[in-house]
Amino acid sequence: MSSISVTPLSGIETIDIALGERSYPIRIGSGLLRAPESFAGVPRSPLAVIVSNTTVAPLYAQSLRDALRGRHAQVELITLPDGESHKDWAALNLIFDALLARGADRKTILYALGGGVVGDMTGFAAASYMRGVPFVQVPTTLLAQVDSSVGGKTGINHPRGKNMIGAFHQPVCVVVDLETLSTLPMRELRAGLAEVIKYGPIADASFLGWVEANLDALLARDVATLRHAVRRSCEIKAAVVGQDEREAGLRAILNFGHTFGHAIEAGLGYGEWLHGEAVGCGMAMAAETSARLGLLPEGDAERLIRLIDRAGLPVKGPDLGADRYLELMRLDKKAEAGEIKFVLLDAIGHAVLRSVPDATLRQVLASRCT
Ligand SMILES: NC(=O)c1ccc[n+]([C@@H]2O[C@H](COP(=O)([O-])OP(=O)(O)OC[C@H]3O[C@@H](n4cnc5c(N)ncnc54)[C@H](O)[C@@H]3O)[C@@H](O)[C@H]2O)c1
Ligand SMILES: O=C(O)C(=O)C[C@@H](O)[C@H](O)[C@H](O)COP(=O)(O)O
Ligand SMILES: [Zn+2]
Repeated sequence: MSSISVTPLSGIETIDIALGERSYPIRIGSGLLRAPESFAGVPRSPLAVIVSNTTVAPLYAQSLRDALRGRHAQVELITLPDGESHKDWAALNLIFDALLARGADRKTILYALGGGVVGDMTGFAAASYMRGVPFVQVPTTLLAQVDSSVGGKTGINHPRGKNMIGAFHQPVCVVVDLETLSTLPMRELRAGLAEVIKYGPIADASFLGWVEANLDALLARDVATLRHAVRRSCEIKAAVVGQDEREAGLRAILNFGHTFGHAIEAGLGYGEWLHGEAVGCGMAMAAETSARLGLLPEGDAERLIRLIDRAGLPVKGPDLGADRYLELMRLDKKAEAGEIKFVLLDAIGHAVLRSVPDATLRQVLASRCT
């Protein structure tokens, strides 16, 4: 069971994710990337390697490097190609090649500087390089700050399915610098809001109300409002992961909207729709499924779909054809013996895992695909 403490510490708020010997702090604040004290407790290995990409490295790698100088004698940088289409073996191999070329050993610490793609790939590289080295998450997108940097799911995509190859590997620390959100493109900010919206319907009805009331401030990047969204999202995710680190049961609720969403991402070829866009649409599909099965009042499904739409996220999916959707969804990691399990809602604030008749899925896809 996870215990969460939120400790204001000279402008830094800390959420502790309780996982026994794998416990770690999530530090949230402005300017943290430039502040050496943000990384307190991270082992002082001689070599540290920052893994970033061609977009984020020019913006933030030098500041992070400067902050880390007193902690590590040598700080190297690996710059990956940018984009979901590069969350693959080829880019992962670039990390391994660079680590070997720079003499990285078992004590070397990796720092993932970027969005969820860099975070998932760096985490997977850390899980597997020399059978495991420590890593730190320094998320720079809203999506990564509220979701992907926390919880230790790491991996890469396969052309047939999303995140199909990976490992659970927890970071030693997560450092969220809210200032990085000032350079994030608007489309990416909206994509991040999809995962923020997700937490209300699955776990906290009052947070859904808060997001509805504060959506305009979030879209306007009001820092205090973003800070609350990040903090509450991380609290909810930390509590869930603290109870079920490896998704034996409860953790699956974090997958709300993802069975449909991952099918959209894989079906279109990674990158055409952003992960957050696909999840937004997937949540609309899951909400409609919940209503069609009589689990959720129609008005509640409509309420959620309205919010997703207001956030500028798609609520209608691409027309891949129902057969293709079903084929892609059967590869979902929650499926058992080919039977797909969906995260649905039986109330706003409460999620359940259910199989759904194909006929209902076909109705939902017919109604929600353009
Ligand atoms: N491990 C998990 O628990 C988990 C959870 C959610 C999502 N994910 C994964 O995360 C990925 C999506 O992450 P994402 O939405 O962060 O996408 P992303 O990593 O592709 O980043 C989005 C874009 O923003 C750019 N960028 C990042 N930070 C920036 C900044 N501060 N200023 C300007 N540009 C910046 C990136 O270079 C990229 O072009 C998907 O692969 C998804 O599967 C994983
Ligand atoms: O942390 C989790 O657990 C999640 O499901 C969070 C999701 O937002 C995230 O997209 C995750 O990577 C999906 O996991 P997967 O196991 O379905 O690939
Ligand atoms: Zn997600």
